Amino acid sequence: MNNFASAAVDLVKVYGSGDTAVRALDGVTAGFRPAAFSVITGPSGSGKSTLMHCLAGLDTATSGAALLGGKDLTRLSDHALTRVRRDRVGFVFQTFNLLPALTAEQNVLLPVQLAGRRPDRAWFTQLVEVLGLSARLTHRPSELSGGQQQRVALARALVTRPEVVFADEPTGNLDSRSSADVLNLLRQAVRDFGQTIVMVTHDDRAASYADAVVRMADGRVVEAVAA
Ligand SMILES: Nc1ncnc2c1ncn2[C@@H]1O[C@H](COP(=O)(O)OP(=O)(O)OP(=O)(O)O)[C@@H](O)[C@H]1O
Repeated sequence: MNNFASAAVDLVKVYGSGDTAVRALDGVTAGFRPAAFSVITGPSGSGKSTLMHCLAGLDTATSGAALLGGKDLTRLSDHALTRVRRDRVGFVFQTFNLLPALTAEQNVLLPVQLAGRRPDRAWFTQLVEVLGLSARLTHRPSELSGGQQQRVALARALVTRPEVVFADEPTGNLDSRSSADVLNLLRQAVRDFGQTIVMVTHDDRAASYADAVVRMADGRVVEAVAA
């Protein structure tokens, strides 16, 4: 599993205890290749988001390993996990999660600022051009369409060149045209920048953009296909 950018090894996640315990992940083993666009798919409640959250250091597992660049996140302290989330991964969510008081530019640069780093202006300019945001940088989220807001969120996820971008239903709140737009941009980030992307979706159309698909049901992997 060491040559994967991100991987789960016999990962188990149990929520609650006793009679009400839910086994959200029931021994999941799956690997996600570097510089590839991978999708985790499956019906509602199958454990997709739980798997992604464990892989991204947003949630802790009950047992098993969640590897990022070959290192097991389940062995890290809370403090170390916070650093992993800040420095090594990027996130895109269904609800965009932009800060309403900040402009598009300030939102994109926020992770760089939080990490106390100096922005790489050439990379920033390239990103906003590729994502079609150059003319929108001074706008606040409320002045942008859903598709534009998600492109800002994507730029924010890519700006630190993270090892893995994790996207949770990034097209869930978008119309079909904006969805296709965002999916094409995710593909482009993989192709042109060598970005590794792991996306959760229950939408088969979204899954068709991927290089590899892991299908889940009842907390288990039922199919793993590489294109
Ligand atoms: N915080 C929690 N506490 C208790 N149970 C939870 C919690 N989070 C998720 N679950 C349960 O774990 C199982 C897997 O949930 P998960 O959200 O990972 O599924 P999913 O495939 O992402 O679903 P969806 O497509 O609806 O988002 C479900 O039965 C869910 O109810």
